[in-house]
Amino acid sequence: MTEAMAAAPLSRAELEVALRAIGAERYHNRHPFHRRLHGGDCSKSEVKAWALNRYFYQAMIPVKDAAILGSMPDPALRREWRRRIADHDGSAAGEGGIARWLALTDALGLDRDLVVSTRGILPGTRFAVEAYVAFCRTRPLLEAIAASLTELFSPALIGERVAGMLAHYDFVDAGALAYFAARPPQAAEDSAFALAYVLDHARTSEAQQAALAALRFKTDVLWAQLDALWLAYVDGRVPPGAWRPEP
Ligand SMILES: O=C(O)c1cc(C(=O)O)c2c(n1)C(=O)C(=O)c1cc(C(=O)O)[nH]c1-2
Repeated sequence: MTEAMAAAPLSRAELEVALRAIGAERYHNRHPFHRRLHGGDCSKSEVKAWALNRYFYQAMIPVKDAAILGSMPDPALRREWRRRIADHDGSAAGEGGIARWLALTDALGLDRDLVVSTRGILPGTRFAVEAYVAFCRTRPLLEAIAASLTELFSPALIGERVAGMLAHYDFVDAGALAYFAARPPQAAEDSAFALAYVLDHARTSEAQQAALAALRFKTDVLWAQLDALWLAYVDGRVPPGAWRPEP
């Protein structure tokens, strides 16, 4: 293959196939912690650790979306993107995705002040989530939007999670998992918009490679959080300062 051929941009359809292939290969539905969580093999403490740590991801998503909003010069684009912030923050206290996540941590018996303070989260969670926010704050808009495309793959995973958790754990019910009932239609809408944006704007080979790399980076952000959970709470290597289950 000549240099010129190697640098030829992918067609729209080829780029979409390449993006979806990253999900098939690297999305966190394949992580052993998720297999354990959904298969009913987690202890209650492991489920609590997962919910406590993931609160930080949930809480920082609107922060990263606000950073992305700040780099959008087009009002139509901002109108679309600001809905993401409203989905998580709600329009009043007690509403929105973050409040629904806290309903889950409440149901699991975690202290709300501890959860919201994020004092007990793992260093691996903090570093991964902060890396995602920093990426979206500093990289070009196309890459920040491409990084959100893991949401193409989340509705299927969430469906599997809700069914698995309701079947296997007597300490969660549909009310505790309300976050996940609301999320799939939002994710489908968000990711359809983001996918169209990336396919429309990644026209050169360089831009396409950057978009693909952004999505790979994001799968690493998700994977690293579950690796940290596994090491701490399945293998028992809880780092100093992190939340510890009662003996
Ligand atoms: O339950 C999941 O596995 C899962 C995955 C992802 C994802 O793929 O990044 C998100 C969410 N949930 C989620 O609830 C959410 O609000 C969200 C926002 C984003 C993003 O990158 O903007 N991803 C995700």
